[in-house]
Amino acid sequence: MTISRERVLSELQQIAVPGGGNLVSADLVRALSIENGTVRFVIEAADADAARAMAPVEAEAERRLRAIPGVEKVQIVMTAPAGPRRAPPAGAEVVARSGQGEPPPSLKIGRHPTPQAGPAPVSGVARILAIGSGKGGVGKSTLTSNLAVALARAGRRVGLLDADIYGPSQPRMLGLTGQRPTSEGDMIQPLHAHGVTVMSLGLMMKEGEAVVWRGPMLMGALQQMLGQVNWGELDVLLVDLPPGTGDVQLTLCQKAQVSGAIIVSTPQDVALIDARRAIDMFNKLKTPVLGLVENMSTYICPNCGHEAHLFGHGGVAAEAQQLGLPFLGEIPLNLEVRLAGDGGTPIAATDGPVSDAFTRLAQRLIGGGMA
Ligand SMILES: Nc1ncnc2c1ncn2[C@@H]1O[C@H](COP(=O)(O)OP(=O)(O)OP(=O)(O)O)[C@@H](O)[C@H]1O
Repeated sequence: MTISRERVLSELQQIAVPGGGNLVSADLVRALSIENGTVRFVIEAADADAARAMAPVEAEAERRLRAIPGVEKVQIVMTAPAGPRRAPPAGAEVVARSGQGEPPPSLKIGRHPTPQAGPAPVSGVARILAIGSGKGGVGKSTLTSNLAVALARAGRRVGLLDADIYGPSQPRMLGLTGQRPTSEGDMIQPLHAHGVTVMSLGLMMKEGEAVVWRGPMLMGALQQMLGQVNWGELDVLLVDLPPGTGDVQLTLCQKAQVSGAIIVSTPQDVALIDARRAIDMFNKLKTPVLGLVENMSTYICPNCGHEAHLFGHGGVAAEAQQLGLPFLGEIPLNLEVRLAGDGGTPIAATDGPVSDAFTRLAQRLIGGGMA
């Protein structure tokens, strides 16, 4: 079902904001995107206090948007740009509101970034692989969790850092919703699921809840996730990046020794155009692009076995060839992939043809010395 932008805006126009007017007339809505039943946008508040005062507005927006037919998910991110005179104490800027009324763990997530000369290794971690996409919704998080599980099943010691801070979905996909990491001294103890060591900013907040942050705090949080988490000894750490080419990608590649990036795309032209942008960015950041993966490649009808190419097929392989990059593999479009992800057990943890596709991808990376 198509959700119109006008309908979304008309709902947001009904919501009064402190200081007068509504969300739209007060020009507080940024980066509105509507994709596959997911409505996302940023509320740009004047500062952290104003953002906190907006909590009821955010709740009302979520309630109204969820009531629109076809809307499955609403993601609202509240930003409070840095003001020169309003800098709060370090660690206070990211407001991670925990669920069920418990206080959030006192991990001081969201401190200012610490000055650092260049990319540093992460203690105990042999390789870092960034999983990126040019566009949201192409299945980057799905691929990351399944690849992590497939690598773990192949005997590798695997970590997964969910850096998709605008929509951290790994806790749900890995069945960790509601669990909290703990702290030991200065260090954060990550969680474990399906043989994978996991840390996500999403573990610090209630699912679907917005965080208040600003650029530097976000970078500080990412640095902490890399340097202050007890990852243990890992053969490979997969980093699930937000879609696009922003601060998180920049920070990761500048602060950590990233071995390489894997780009996920669907075969559609529009996704491929965005994938090219992501590749350009990694090239500029001097992070080697290890290859491309095609997700939602073929659709095999579960009833009759007929194979259909809903989004085209082979576009990513052709693109890889044109760019002189390895084509690492293709993952079929399969309802079980989504159901498994929503249920907290990635399909790669089970046995079957789709799981085999992830196993092949894992073997390819292991064989190439990439994981
Ligand atoms: N191969 C697949 N077959 C069926 N459904 C899929 C497949 N890959 C992903 N999906 C579903 O598509 C939706 C988007 O996937 P996912 O959240 O992994 O994308 P993403 O690129 O990480 O998006 P975002 O960056 O916006 O978080 C999810 O509902 C997921 O379950």
